[in-house]
Amino acid sequence: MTESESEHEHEQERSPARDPTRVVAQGTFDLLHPGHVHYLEEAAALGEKLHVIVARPETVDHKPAPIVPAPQRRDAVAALEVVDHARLGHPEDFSVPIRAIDPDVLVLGHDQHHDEREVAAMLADWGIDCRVERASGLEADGDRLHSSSEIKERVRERRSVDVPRR
Ligand SMILES: Cc1cc2nc3c(=O)[nH]c(=O)nc-3n(C[C@H](O)[C@H](O)[C@H](O)COP(=O)(O)O)c2cc1C
Ligand SMILES: Nc1ncnc2c1ncn2[C@@H]1O[C@H](COP(=O)(O)OP(=O)(O)OP(=O)(O)O)[C@@H](O)[C@H]1O
Repeated sequence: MTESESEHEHEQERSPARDPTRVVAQGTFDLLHPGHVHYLEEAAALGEKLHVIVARPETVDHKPAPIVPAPQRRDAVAALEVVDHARLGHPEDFSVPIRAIDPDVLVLGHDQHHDEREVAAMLADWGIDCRVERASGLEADGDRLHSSSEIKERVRERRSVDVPRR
């Protein structure tokens, strides 16, 4: 590469017209909590635009179905300052939203059951040039929670204690 070509490439890298680095995060987000915010902030720090895929109930088969309807979960995620764009996932074909976003980085949550290598291979099969990262977890301290399932469980416990008092 000549010196002038290299200078030109440098100019292109800094040009505001170039594509911003796109990061994609995903999850169910049924009852938002600080663990979700931590995950999304970590994901956002890995690029310039954060896109979030919010799971459809049809694809949530590893735990009880979400309580909150999918469009409401999407709208709550979209309202977070750190999120540039939130969309509902596809009910069957995970490649559809990923192709629409064409991410540079995909960030898996600390406890997501997806395997990094399998996801990387799937993205490569779809022709998406994207690296896969794993986020850290945020531990809750006093009166622990930071988990949608645990919030729901605590509500159930409180109700089962409260009902006989009525
Ligand atoms: C690469 C990738 C693409 C995904 N695309 C979709 C999708 O299109 N539709 C969907 O409902 N879920 C999609 N998901 C899955 C969910 O967003 C979520 O990861 C999964 O249901 C696990 O939920 P949880 O992390 O909230 O437990 C995708 C996950 C990955 C890793
Ligand atoms: N405490 C936490 N710290 C960091 N990331 C979290 C935390 N809780 C959830 N996340 C991440 O947020 C994304 C969406 O998570 P999800 O909707 O499954 O919430 P959850 O609270 O883990 O739900 P559940 O308790 O039902 O498993 C996932 O990538 C998940 O890893």
